[in-house]
Amino acid sequence: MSDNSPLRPPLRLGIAGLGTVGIGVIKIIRRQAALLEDRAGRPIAITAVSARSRDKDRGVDLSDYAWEDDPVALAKRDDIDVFVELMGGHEGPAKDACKAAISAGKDIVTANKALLAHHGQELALAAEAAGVRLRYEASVAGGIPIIKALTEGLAGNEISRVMGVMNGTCNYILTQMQATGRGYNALFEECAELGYLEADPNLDVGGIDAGHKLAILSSIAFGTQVNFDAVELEGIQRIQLEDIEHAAEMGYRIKLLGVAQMTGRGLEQRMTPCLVPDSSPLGQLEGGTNMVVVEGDAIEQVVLRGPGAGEGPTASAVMGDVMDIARGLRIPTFGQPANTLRPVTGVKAMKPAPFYLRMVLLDKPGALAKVAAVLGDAGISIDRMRQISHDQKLAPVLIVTHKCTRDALDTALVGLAKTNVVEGEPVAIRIEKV
Ligand SMILES: NC(=O)C1=CN([C@@H]2O[C@H](COP(=O)(O)OP(=O)(O)OC[C@H]3O[C@@H](n4cnc5c(N)ncnc54)[C@H](OP(=O)(O)O)[C@@H]3O)[C@@H](O)[C@H]2O)C=CC1
Ligand SMILES: N[C@@H](CCO)C(=O)O
Repeated sequence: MSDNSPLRPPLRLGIAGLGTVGIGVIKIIRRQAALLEDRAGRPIAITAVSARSRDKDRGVDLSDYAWEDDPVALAKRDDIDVFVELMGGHEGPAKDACKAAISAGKDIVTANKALLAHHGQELALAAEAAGVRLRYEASVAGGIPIIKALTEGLAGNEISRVMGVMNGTCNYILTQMQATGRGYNALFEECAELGYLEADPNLDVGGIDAGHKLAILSSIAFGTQVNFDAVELEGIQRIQLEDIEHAAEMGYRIKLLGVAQMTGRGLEQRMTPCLVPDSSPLGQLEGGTNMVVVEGDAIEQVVLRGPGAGEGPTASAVMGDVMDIARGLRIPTFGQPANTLRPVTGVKAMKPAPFYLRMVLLDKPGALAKVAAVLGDAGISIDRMRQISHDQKLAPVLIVTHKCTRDALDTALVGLAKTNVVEGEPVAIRIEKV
């Protein structure tokens, strides 16, 4: 026990959600009790916990903590100071319990990016009006302290761009497909074992989880209200091993890449698969690792890299917030008072880029010419084109375009669908200069 423990009362936590992250937090608080107390100047204590099933064996002894079946009741308990929300979901218990915690004057720590992306503005306004803190470091990029970096260390910068790889599941699947040649389903199972997956894994592979994270970062970076609906989203479900191999042959890796930047037209936010040079720092990211790049007028560029998901890294981020509250740190939820955040219009990315296209053509005279004509009509010039050798009546074709806008590409894709020579929907991936 540290010398200064009698000086300040313990910070008492109520933890709702005893899954991957919740149990990770409990393990840190137990394993590092003395260190946490020394650093915070007061003990960190768990008073009560909640989950759906009281009987589940969670591998840790919970008998010292009071149990609540209802997370809302937990949030309102007189014997907690901080409500730690680790259940997930943007409606229902997570939202109800956070609102109850705010009404009861409790600070909140959450890892719930879906909640923040959908209700961040409403919750921040309510928390700030009630004088309580709403902290969410673990919600973006797992163990990387990106919220702290943006709200504190980089607070003196006008931010021009935030970009990065922010979903461990997608990066794990994409890099392991390339490294091992294994299929999507087996890798998906591994992500579950590693504790990376959301309760609804479509949020991961559909790009939605990473889109939530990008929307949160945009709010802090640009002083705007979280606008998740304006994020241009595309998941990794249509990417095949052959795309990864073709990209590698051309010197690229495929990443689910997020980019947010303020333009004269409004806020551009996109979370889509992109080809990035394999030698670039983003191209080199392996497994569940995340990377966030922030560009500002004074700092120029900062790159943060680290584990983006899983028990230890996520619990580490939750504890960072708990420690700040224990020390008395008070910062507006999104880095400036919520009532000063501007509503923002979302705009589509207009900056031209080259695109990788893979499509399957009916192998008949004139098929390639029709494709070239459709692209030409949309104002798209072809940089490279290759037909893969094939046995049957279908010919896989790869095209790399010169720079064009996404709008022009979308026009071309509509045109290709009408040619009667393209089988199925082409895969189109932006080639990003990073
Ligand atoms: N796993 C990760 O790597 C990361 C997760 N996050 C976020 O952290 C949060 C938790 O994720 P994770 O730990 O992986 O999720 P899990 O699915 O592992 O755990 C969720 C926990 O919440 C409990 N729970 C769910 N619904 C209710 C309810 N209605 N009432 C009471 N308890 C409930 C579950 O209870 P029971 O066990 O009884 O079913 C379980 O203990 C999510 O918001 C997620 O997005 C953020 C960053 C990384
Ligand atoms: N499901 C998320 C967890 C971390 O937010 C991921 O794979 O990145």
